[in-house]
Amino acid sequence: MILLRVRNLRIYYSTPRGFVKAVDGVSFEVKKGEVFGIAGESGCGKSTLVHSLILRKPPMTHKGGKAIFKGKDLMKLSREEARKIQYKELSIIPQYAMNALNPTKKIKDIVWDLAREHGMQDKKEVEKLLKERLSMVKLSPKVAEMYPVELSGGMRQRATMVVSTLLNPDLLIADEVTSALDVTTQRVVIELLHHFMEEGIVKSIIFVTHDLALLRQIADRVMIMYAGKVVEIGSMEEVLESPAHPYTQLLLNSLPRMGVHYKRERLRGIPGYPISLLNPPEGCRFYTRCPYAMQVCREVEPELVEVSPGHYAACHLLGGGSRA
Ligand SMILES: Nc1ncnc2c1ncn2[C@@H]1O[C@H](COP(=O)(O)OP(=O)(O)OP(=O)(O)O)[C@@H](O)[C@H]1O
Repeated sequence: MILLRVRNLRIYYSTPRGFVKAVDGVSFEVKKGEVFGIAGESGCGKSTLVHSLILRKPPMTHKGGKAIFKGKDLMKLSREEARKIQYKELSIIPQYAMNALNPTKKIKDIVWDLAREHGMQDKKEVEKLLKERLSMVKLSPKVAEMYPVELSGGMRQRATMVVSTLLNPDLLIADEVTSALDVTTQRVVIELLHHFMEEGIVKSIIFVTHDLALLRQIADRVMIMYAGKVVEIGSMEEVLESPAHPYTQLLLNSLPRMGVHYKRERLRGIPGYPISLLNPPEGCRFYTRCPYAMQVCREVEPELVEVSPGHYAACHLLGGGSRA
């Protein structure tokens, strides 16, 4: 069953120099019960994409497309309607989660405000729920009485996860939640997210990261973005084992491998720089960095083609159609 269906979504930023085409014709689905990964280099539009689902505010502008979530188009919700479903049906753990909590309030008051805004009235019941959830993320019940600044970075991260999932949202979006953490704490966060799924607290997760190695530990399917576009989408295993798009191949080659001594062998990054999203080129957005670029890549935008069941990539090398 599909929980979220995004079709041809275009989200731009309005700037004095023109529109930054941060998300430009993106389509994908998130199924109930899955962890859907979104990966790509910094600046490819991952955060814009997920934030546009719920927290659009200027200069972010919806230029086209839809995002159907539980029968409603998220692009058409009023501010009031969006507030109602946030936390309850769709919740985001933001990129800088450690600093996302109101510093002037105790954790229990942050949680009480949120619960009350969504119609819960029994303070005792909310406090009990908070204690259960704190214990689930291995925080002491005393944390309820503390201010965010009294907690360490890792503790604050877990407290934010409690707040984001308190109302059992169907879809949880985790935006680069592990990037500021050490490897051990990253593992704890991944385990907690798994736990939230197992306990039925959340039904599906969108996990956004630039770290493919980390994504492998959690995602069922993955979507690779480049310069505001989807270049590849498929099961995590298939994309990692048989990447079809040159960008995905280079991205995987730039990951450190087990047993390789990197003082002797240089880790290969992707040569060149991403293009400007103010005036992106006509054809494939990756052609300026692609080792296989052909004339057609400059002129014609490639369409996603199915390379194996459920595995799609947008590259002229794979044949198929084109978006002229
Ligand atoms: N407020 C803004 N005004 C104009 N351009 C913006 C704004 N916010 C983001 N952008 C641009 O939109 C593009 C996509 O940014 P976004 O933050 O979504 O990428 P990302 O893949 O999430 O990267 P990161 O992981 O570094 O946040 C980038 O070119 C960025 O410079």
